[in-house]
Amino acid sequence: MLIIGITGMPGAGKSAIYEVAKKYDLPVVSMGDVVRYETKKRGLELNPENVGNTAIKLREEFGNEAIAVACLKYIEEHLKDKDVVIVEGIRSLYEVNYFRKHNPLVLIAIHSSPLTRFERLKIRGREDDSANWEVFVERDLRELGFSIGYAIALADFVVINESSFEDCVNQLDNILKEILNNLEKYKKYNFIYAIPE
Ligand SMILES: Nc1ncnc2c1ncn2[C@@H]1O[C@H](COP(=O)(O)OP(=O)(O)OP(=O)(O)O)[C@@H](O)[C@H]1O
Repeated sequence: MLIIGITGMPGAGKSAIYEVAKKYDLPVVSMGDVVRYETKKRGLELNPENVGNTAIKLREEFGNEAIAVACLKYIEEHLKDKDVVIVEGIRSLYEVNYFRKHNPLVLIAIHSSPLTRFERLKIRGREDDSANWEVFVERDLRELGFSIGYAIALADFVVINESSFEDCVNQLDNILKEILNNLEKYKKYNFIYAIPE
């Protein structure tokens, strides 16, 4: 099985992958959903602080790869027979490494500037979004603390999402076409950048 991983900072536009996945009939597993599910399971209200803290706690309890472990378990239980699975919301190089220890993974980063992301999240207004700049910066720094910057810097493909949503979907469509047309090549993507302790 090949995993296509999607990474990017909050509000970068990772959800655009759902549009393209539909077209190619590919399953998408969301890492953010895993954290939000765990936050609710712990009896906490869904807000930026609780979701962020749950992500930190999961990593403290089960290690840096905690959320990747939960995702891969889900994939093994529900999507075992699939040839290609998309994992949306990869947030650290530890997670990339964990996936690659078990499956080949090709990584796509979606990038947008901080001001663009801040404006988008204000409009999105999900329970864990905030219209407050300080809260936004805190969340960005928390993500960067998980080593998401390494994952973005080491991505195999990058989408710049500063124009329309359709443009982002089109860029992703071209990347998926390239991957699906050259599956054997991308099934060799199992190399690991081990982070020294
Ligand atoms: N190019 C775009 N033009 C306009 N709106 C966009 C564009 N890209 C994304 N959006 C909107 O911005 C918001 C944030 O995008 P999205 O939900 O995909 O972010 P994300 O990368 O999944 O963030 P998070 O990691 O916080 O879940 C959404 O409401 C989305 O519809």
